[in-house]
Amino acid sequence: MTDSPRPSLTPPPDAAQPVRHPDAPAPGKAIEPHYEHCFACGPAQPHGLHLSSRAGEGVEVFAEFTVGTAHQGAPGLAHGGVLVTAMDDALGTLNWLLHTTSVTARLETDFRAPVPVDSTLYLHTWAEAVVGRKIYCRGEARLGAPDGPLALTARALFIQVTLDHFVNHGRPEDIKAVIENPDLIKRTRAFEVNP
Ligand SMILES: CCCCC/C=C\C/C=C\C/C=C\C/C=C\CCCC(=O)SCCNC(=O)CCNC(=O)[C@H](O)C(C)(C)COP(=O)(O)OP(=O)(O)OC[C@H]1O[C@@H](n2cnc3c(N)ncnc32)[C@H](O)[C@@H]1OP(=O)(O)O
Repeated sequence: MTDSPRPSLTPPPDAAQPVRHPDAPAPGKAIEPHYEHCFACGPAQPHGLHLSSRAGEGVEVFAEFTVGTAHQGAPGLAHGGVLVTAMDDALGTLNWLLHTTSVTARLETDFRAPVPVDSTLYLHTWAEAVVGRKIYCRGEARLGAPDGPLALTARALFIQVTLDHFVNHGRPEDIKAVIENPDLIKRTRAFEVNP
């Protein structure tokens, strides 16, 4: 199978600055999980990360989670994929600052230090530029404190989609359960855009 080369994760020089939506959560305010069964932020996942997030002052999110025994790869250390999951979700939560719905198209992560079980990872993500449906964003994660040693850095490209993306591709029974939950559908519809 062949694959075409992917465009760069660096925004073009004439890219627009991301704009904090007027109805974005106030700086410091907690951002609710986007879906109760989300492996990263959902409260209904017993072995999930239970990532908690809050809005920053810019188009940025601060998030944290504590590495549990269910999150190991090597003995006593977090699995790299689990760390990427946390980063992916903290980047996805930027949707709440931009008031849009986008999905990860590409995510590049550098692992800079091992992350032990029981340690808390502090993530910071921010949008760097927006070009049409493309949202260029970045993130970093630090160990033990918001200014602790750097554990991860990431660059990502998210692409705006409509809610049809989820309706058309998600498992029907899960979509039905969301549609029948008035709170969740109200929250989700607030972000509907027409890219
Ligand atoms: C009513 C019920 C609703 C229920 C919903 C319930 C809850 C939902 C609520 C909120 C959810 C929101 C966010 C979730 C938050 C956190 C979760 C973390 C985020 C994730 O975990 S999310 C899962 C992983 N994610 C995917 O599952 C995506 C799979 N994928 C696709 O679905 C398509 O691939 C898509 C849509 C990405 C693009 O497809 P497409 O057909 O729309 O667009 P196209 O391919 O034309 O690309 C347009 C331009 O982007 C460039 N481009 C594309 N891909 C690129 C790449 N990889 N690298 C560099 N550039 C790329 C092209 O080069 C072109 O660029 P140009 O315009 O310049 O030519």
